[in-house]
Amino acid sequence: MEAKRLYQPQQNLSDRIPVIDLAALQDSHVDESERKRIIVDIANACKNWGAFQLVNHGIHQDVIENAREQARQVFELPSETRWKAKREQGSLSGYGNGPVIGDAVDDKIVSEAITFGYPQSEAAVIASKLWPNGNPGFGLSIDRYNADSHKLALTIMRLIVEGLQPRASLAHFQPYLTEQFGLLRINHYPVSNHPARDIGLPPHIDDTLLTIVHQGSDVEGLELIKDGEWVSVPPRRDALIVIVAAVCQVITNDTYKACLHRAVPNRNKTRLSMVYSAYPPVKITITAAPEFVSHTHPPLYKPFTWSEYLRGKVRHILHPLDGLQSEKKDADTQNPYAKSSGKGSEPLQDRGMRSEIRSY
Ligand SMILES: O=C(O)CCC(=O)C(=O)O
Ligand SMILES: [Fe+2]
Repeated sequence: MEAKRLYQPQQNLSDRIPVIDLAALQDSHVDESERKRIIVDIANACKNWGAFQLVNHGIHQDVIENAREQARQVFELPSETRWKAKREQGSLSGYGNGPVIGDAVDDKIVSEAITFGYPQSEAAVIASKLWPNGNPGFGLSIDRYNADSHKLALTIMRLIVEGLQPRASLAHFQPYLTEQFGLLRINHYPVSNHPARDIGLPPHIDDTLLTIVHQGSDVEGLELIKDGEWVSVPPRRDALIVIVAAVCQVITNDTYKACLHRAVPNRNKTRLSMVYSAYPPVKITITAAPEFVSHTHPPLYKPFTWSEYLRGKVRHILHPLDGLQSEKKDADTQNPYAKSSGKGSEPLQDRGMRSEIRSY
């Protein structure tokens, strides 16, 4: 079948964010030439944008809407009830500021989050804390969306690996294609009276392999850097936004760059985003694949394991090995995109933010 083409030739950068249509992959008989075309389109999107919108992705719209509806109810509960489901030390699941912000305290931040690990989401336990009288729909809806997102993340990862140039042997990437690990984060952004001053989520890159965002149908908020400009990603009910994250940058030795992005608050409407982060396997050494290393292009980043990262032993994944930058430098000044970022993208420390942004 004929897949829709990418890159509408329009002036507005928002309209030019690549839209990848996976319809051809949902057919019972997948046309190999269509599949190849999708792979090339994804490769171009990763290289040129570090992000793309994905339609006909295979996650049923009802699954998305049910999860959103259940998640929305969390943020309607009184604050003291929400805190009953607080994310405990060592757990991936629970209510809190969310790992992107970590324990950064800043009165300009207007967002909150609840997270669910995958495959151990603890969604039913969390539901019992939030709704002592029961809410079985909550765990079912969250777990279904979590599982479907996980499956989709593996599909996208495979398409990304197949599109890598130089042609990568699947051997190095095999563990990344089979891992069973991730995190679903639901971000809630209340209405802001000072949208120009307030921060939904500060500029950051995600530290994982890749991120899949559903931002709903009607409230803008997700922005990403393109050519030094902040570009707003148009909300689409039917679309998921895929964002290249730090581990992809490490294993491709900078062939694909993690995309710097942020969330801006809205003056009139609350906003809810569902964000699935695909984790790398816990034990393998995460390092550049041999295809992306040569005498003239040695590995740019220190090898590490995800387990070390989760235990806080590795703080800056994209800390270059070239000796030009010291450990003292901030996470965002090490991010090549941060330096070239345009309006509104002043370094975090200038915005009164803690510079260490972690996004596991
Ligand atoms: O709310 C959004 O659209 C983006 C959220 C995000 O970047 C994150 O949770 O890492
Ligand atoms: Fe993010």
